[in-house]
Amino acid sequence: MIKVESLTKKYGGFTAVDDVSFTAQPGRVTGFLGPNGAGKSTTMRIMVGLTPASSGHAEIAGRRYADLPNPGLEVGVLLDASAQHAGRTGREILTIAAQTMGLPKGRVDAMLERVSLTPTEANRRVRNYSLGMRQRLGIATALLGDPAVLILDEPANGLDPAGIRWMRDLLRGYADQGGTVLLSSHLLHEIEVIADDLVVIGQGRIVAGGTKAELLAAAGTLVRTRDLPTLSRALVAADLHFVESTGALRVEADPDVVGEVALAAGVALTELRSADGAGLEEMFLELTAETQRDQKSEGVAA
Ligand SMILES: Nc1ncnc2c1ncn2[C@@H]1O[C@H](COP(=O)(O)OP(=O)(O)OP(=O)(O)O)[C@@H](O)[C@H]1O
Repeated sequence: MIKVESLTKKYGGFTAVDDVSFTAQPGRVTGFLGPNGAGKSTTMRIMVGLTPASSGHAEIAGRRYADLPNPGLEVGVLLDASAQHAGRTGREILTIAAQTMGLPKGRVDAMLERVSLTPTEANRRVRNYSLGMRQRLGIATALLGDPAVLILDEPANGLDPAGIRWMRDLLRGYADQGGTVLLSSHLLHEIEVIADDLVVIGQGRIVAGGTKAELLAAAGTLVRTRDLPTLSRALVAADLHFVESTGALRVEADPDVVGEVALAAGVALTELRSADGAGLEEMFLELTAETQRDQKSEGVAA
């Protein structure tokens, strides 16, 4: 389990992480989601003792990272796959990590196999690795000590579609066996398919959190009609919030409530359904809108 409590990080007058609190539970994949520069990497770096917090703290399995006697056996970390020593081979990097953790040599071969790096690739210098191969090596390093907790910063970066599927299956299996997985991404779709729980961060602050199912439900209802003005007026009169998106409205209410408002207003609907994944994306963009570099215009009423 990972517990983050009131974590704040200031760089001079700039607050990169602002009073962030959340937990990542065993047996679940927790997606840490936010646009570029939201504070995901900084939060993760603080968790594993690479950056000191200005205030607040993070615990892994009940202890601060710095207090873990052999951290690699408790928590596997992948923060920057390109930060490995470029002049060493993948096998050398794993062997040194295994020695540091006091693990048998056989563990290195097992992990190379686990991440599908061939013996030829394992003997190649890391400077000649593709980004995807570096990610695989980074995941092998994280898994080496068979830790109960994984902290992975954008682990799907550089992986091809088959690689993404492979990683998703690996992390799912890991969580299903009781592991705690925290992984970050700025891409909702990447996280949406694998995460059980979501923590959404924007401008250093947590803007939403909960199970994926809860957040999907909160994404509301998608409704379409040929008479948008009348429906919009009826929704405003019913005090329901909505956003217009590509000729439809996404309403912050259940489909049955929206259907009743439309019926009372005498509006014929052409579509009425839970907003699901597309709604979650809209919600993610809205929640983090202030930190998006490319904001799109939205017709928010009420
Ligand atoms: N050492 C530092 N000094 C000053 N500002 C920093 C430092 N490290 C990070 N920041 C700032 O803190 C903010 C959060 O950065 P962070 O790398 O945590 O974002 P992120 O959510 O991981 O983004 P991305 O998805 O782009 O990786 C950014 O505005 C960044 O410029």
